[in-house]
Amino acid sequence: MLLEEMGGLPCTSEITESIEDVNPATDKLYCMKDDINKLFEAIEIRASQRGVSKSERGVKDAFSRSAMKRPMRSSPSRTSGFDNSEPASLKQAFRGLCISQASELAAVKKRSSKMSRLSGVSETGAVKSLYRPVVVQINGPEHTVNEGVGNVVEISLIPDRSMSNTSDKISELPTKEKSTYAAYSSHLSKDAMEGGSEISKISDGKKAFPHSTDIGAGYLKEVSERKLFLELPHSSTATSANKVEAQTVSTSDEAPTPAMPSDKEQALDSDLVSCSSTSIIGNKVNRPTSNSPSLMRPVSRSRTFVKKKVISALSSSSKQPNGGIDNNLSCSTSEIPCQTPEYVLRNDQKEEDKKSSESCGENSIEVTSSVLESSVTKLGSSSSSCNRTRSIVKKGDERSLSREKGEISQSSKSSIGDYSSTTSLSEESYRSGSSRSGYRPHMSKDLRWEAIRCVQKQQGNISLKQFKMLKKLGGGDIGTVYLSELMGTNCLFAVKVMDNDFLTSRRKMSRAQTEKEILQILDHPFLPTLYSHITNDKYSCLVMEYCPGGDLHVLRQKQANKNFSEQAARFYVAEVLLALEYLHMLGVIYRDLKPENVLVREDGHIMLSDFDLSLRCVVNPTLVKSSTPVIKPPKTSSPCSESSCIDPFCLHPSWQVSCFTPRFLSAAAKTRKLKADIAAQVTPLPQLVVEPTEARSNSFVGTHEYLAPEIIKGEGHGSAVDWWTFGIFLYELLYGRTPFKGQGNEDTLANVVSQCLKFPAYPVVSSSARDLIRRLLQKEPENRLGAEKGAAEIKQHPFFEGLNWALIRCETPPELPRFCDLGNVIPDTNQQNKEIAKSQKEFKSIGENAEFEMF
Ligand SMILES: Nc1ncnc2c1ncn2[C@@H]1O[C@H](COP(=O)(O)OP(=O)(O)OP(=O)(O)O)[C@@H](O)[C@H]1O
Repeated sequence: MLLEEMGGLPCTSEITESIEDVNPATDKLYCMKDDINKLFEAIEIRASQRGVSKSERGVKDAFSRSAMKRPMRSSPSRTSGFDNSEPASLKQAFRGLCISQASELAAVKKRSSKMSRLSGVSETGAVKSLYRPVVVQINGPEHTVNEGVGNVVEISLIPDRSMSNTSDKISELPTKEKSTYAAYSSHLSKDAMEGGSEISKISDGKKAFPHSTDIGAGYLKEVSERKLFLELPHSSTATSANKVEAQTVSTSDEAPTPAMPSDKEQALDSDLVSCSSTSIIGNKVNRPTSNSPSLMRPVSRSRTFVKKKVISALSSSSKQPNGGIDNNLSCSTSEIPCQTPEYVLRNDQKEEDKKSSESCGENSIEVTSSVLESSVTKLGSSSSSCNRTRSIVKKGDERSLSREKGEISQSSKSSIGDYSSTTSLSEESYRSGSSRSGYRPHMSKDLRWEAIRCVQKQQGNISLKQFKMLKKLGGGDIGTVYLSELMGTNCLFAVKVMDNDFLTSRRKMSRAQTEKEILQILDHPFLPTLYSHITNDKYSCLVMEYCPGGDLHVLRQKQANKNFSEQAARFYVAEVLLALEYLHMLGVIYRDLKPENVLVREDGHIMLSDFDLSLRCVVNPTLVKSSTPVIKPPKTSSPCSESSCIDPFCLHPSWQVSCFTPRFLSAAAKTRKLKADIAAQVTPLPQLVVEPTEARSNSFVGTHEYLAPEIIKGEGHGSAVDWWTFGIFLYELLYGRTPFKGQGNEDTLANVVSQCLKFPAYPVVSSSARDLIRRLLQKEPENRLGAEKGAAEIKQHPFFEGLNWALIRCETPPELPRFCDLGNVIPDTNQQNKEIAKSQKEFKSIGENAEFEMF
């Protein structure tokens, strides 16, 4: 049967000048840059210069620090503007805020250069559509500041689509007392594991889920409803610094009002109180036998995934509205997704838009031959992309034999899902994260969207019947994933099928719900795109982006000595770091990082998958100045320290570049020294802190070898657990094994808590890599790199020196997937043939009445 197999601080986004993060030579970003400039020009700033005493300054500093954690709403009276003596700093801060968006847009533009002229949406427009900033002063006139004191600015960004007025479903979650490691051990001995999703708790003690229908347009949009605090760096010219609150007001239309969860869904969710169990013996889980249909019976897999889950949380479900289609992304008259022109388009945009806004039914699409011709031409690249993927599948078929013969990596790592307590979740925090059809900027030109829309228009709706199952990719704890082709389009998808009865009986419905809700809000190149979701009484199906390159666990096994080179490891962990940073910005703590969950795309870049163990929580984006500038005292030994220095190029006394002392440094060393000198002298830029600082959970979730000590000890954990797992992940990629693995799971857990970190002598790993691992694998979360300022802290580590974060997705990956990873697409035995045939039959039966929801 089908389901048998299923089984502190704030983070920062570094605010940097676009010069640093964006290559000026890359004209693709100029649009973006100009647009951001315009954005800041739109911020009206009004002078309000006031003095503050020294003692007040101290208070102010402390206040500013606290502002790192949560926004302050200090003034009832807000004005529409304020004066800022340092507009550049504010601009820099916003630039940093936008940098991921800029990166995505740059890559989108690159990827779709041939298509871009067909699109009516420019990057500039995309940015403009996100925000219209309004800066509001929140300080009362009694607040006075002295010269030189950092300005603190609170900024609220409201997305272009106003927040949904949906009445989110809210439920109470009982708080479970902290468990101890000893308690966990005894718990383990019972072999009782329960599945379920963790529900976050909003500050008033309730938990909420996003139900609005507007999918976020990237993290900017996601964080846009939250307050930002800016502490503007002081400058010598600044004479005042007022605490102000700036509010960015949206301009665009409102998001559609989402439907409330159906009674059935509510009933399902109400069943999620008690727990199911999955026993763990060593590294293996004895999965309970499901009563679900045989669709998900075990088939050969490339590796073993064993997960144990414990749940003590309620979940509320959300119902997505039936697929309203984003007109902007509706089937373009000038674009046909695939070469096979089974769906004919009419070159009438207005009519199509009109139809898009209506029901999805009865669309008969026509296109003139000339349009079709040009469309096919323009879609050459995309078609080839589709076809390439298909050829990949065929290659995989051919090579599957070798895989079946033993080139199969076995991962002994199993994820644990023991949900025992909650964290904070703002009701508002997910309103902007809900879906709107295809409104995902970085994938807006993706042909799979077009394919789905075209089929929907042609057929009236999309059902699973329109997907042809090609192979079973694997089964997880809550569902089975199939590689499927949307028939007639050459477009491949990964369809995750979950049996509702199974989920309910195993108390895993809320985990599925969590995964769906997180997938819905994602819009990032290193995270999966969710194209559609089936709402059916019997099945829940997620139609996701397909990743043909296998996962990093399999890829690592194929490396010489089963470990990656340092350069390759750096690439993969850097992309994972960006994905984690983005997730944190959305208020998602991932909690299950491991090579098995890092998939490799066709282009060799990564995709982080599997979100059913993730924690959703509150995140309060905060812009803070990182620290006061450090002014080095002039070196007495340096000739430049002398006021008598007459060298016109000597920047005495601030710059520690000697004008007389000969330095025999390499060019690179000189550059490094210059950078270091400048960094020491220049006022630090503010940093965007966007990490769920208030999040605390006592849930026991993760994978044994990757569990952070605070999770094992039951001390409560927050976003720092992702930096611990990040350290383990880097270690494993470099050394080919995890650092604390013991004989069994309990040994492993004990090692994690008490054993010192050791590095093997072989392979030889650079000191910077070891230093980074050491800083990440601090047992105390507060000492851990990233715990205070999140991903930005980690990005600045020397291990990543020279990495262009903004353009990493344009870099050449260490290697392209070897498509034998696809494995058993074509079975090489009669038995497998039968299994595939049966799976296809079952897959078909699932789709009989299943209707898709568009996102
Ligand atoms: N988008 C995708 N493209 C390619 N393969 C995928 C995709 N999503 C999942 N898979 C593969 O399908 C298999 C099952 O994935 P799934 O996420 O359901 O299970 P899992 O990783 O064990 O997690 P969980 O048990 O928590 O659901 C895994 O082997 C995974 O690599």
